[in-house]
Amino acid sequence: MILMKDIVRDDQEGTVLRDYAAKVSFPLTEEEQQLAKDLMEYLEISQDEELAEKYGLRAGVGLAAPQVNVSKQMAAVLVPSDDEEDDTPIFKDVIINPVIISESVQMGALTEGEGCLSVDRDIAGYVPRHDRITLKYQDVQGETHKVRLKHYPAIVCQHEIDHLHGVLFYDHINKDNPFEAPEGTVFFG
Ligand SMILES: CC(C)(C)[C@H](NC(=O)Nc1cc(F)cc(F)c1)C(=O)N(CC(=O)NO)CC1CCCC1
Ligand SMILES: [Zn+2]
Repeated sequence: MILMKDIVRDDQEGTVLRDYAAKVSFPLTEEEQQLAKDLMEYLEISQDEELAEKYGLRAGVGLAAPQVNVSKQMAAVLVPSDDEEDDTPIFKDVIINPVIISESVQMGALTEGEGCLSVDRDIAGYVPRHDRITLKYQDVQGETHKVRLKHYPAIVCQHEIDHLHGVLFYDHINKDNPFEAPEGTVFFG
């Protein structure tokens, strides 16, 4: 089970957090299958208030393999439902070798800015991302998926794919004016 102590932080030396992760080949090894399970299990447990409290976990919507110091192109995403009538997650999958194959010109950003499980400090500023993307990825069975995402799920997937390229959210914040955003940016959250 992944705990906070297993999540590498950006101020630690000698981690793979800033590396470009390696593509994953199929079929997955036992170890890679276990990693995929562990990444998703972290998100599930962390989104359960009682369990998150019990294990001291920050509630997460995405967790990439490099964050547990494994430089492989794999990330779990669990965007919970925002509809109390239906608790089906908006997006839930382990995305392997993800590629954004198209993206909107229009940008989107969270009004509150972003944080990261691997960053222990608050860093203010807008993180402009594409508001809509078409994402191609393989699941743990090696099946290829092509999904169109917009707004929050699109933000989460771009944040996680960044991790696979050694990029952190604050790399995108405008140094001169952190609350600068491109013309037409959609703000939400
Ligand atoms: C950094 C942290 C604040 C822990 C953030 N959590 C989060 O957004 N919580 C959350 C949101 C919900 F909508 C429902 C819910 F159950 C919990 C997060 O997991 N990430 C993922 C991360 O760090 N991945 O590496 C940061 C988000 C910033 C924008 C996208 C992901
Ligand atoms: Zn992160």
